[in-house]
Amino acid sequence: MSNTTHRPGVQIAHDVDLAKTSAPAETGPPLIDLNDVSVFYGSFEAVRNTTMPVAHNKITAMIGPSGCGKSTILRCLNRMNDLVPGARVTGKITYQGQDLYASDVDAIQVRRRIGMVFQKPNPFPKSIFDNVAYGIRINKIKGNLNDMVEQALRGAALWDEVKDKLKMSGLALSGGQQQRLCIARTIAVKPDVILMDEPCSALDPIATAKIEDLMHELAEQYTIVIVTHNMQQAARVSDYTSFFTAEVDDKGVRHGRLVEFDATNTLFTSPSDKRTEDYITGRFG
Ligand SMILES: Nc1ncnc2c1ncn2[C@@H]1O[C@H](COP(=O)(O)OP(=O)(O)OP(=O)(O)O)[C@@H](O)[C@H]1O
Repeated sequence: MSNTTHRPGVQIAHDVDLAKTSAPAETGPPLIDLNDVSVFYGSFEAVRNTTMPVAHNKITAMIGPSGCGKSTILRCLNRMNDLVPGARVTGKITYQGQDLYASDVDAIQVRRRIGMVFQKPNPFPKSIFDNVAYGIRINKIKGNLNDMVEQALRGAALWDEVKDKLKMSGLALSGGQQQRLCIARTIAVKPDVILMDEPCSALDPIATAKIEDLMHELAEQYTIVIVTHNMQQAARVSDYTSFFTAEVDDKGVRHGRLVEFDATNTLFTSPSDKRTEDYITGRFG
């Protein structure tokens, strides 16, 4: 069987026995583990044979040129692709050792444990307070609502800026504040994992720096997976990085493919694969 293996320090390798691979010793078992994952939209295989771990309380970045399937893989991690008609996932994704796609797993519960922050800040047209309280209310999480909202806003480094205007619309905030509001809304329901799909691409450099600082703080409590177009950002914030590319098959169809997964420092300073090196040195992509 042709497969690819992407444990730290291991470049893409075809025809490798997956059973011989293991998670990095320093991080223990991965919180999320992707094993030979392919994703289809209808008959189109968008991403092929992705095998990589997501380490607990670390930041894992996914980088690569446009269309190589980073967002597609990210959306598999909390079953967001279930909402896309025709989308299909093969291979295995485990979360805390359990098959995320087993028939008895409730996708809504998965999305509560594995939250998502999108590229464009998308607060609800509600007050700042109600944006953060939303998930607490619909999930009927017990506790003092005011305290939980404050805690989430503090966790998202937004409390000091909004504590006197909690009734103001979330849409009246700046773009960077809106993104931190969305992060507060995500952490209000106390997930284990935060998925971030290019969370800074709509933000200016100052707002971006605030989100990057915040990510470091959040990583003390949460496992984070971030898709970013910005290689410097991946190098600054992440502990592990996976590099994807798009390969054209003999019928001329482009498929996303994981090329290399490693500790971020290693991937950026001594990549194992020429394609990674070409990308990070700006020779292509
Ligand atoms: N809902 C969808 N239906 C059909 N094809 C899709 C869908 N979403 C993505 N694709 C296709 O899957 C492939 C991977 O797309 P994806 O958005 O995951 O790539 P990406 O690496 O995140 O790209 P970008 O960096 O531009 O956001 C592309 O060919 C894209 O056109």
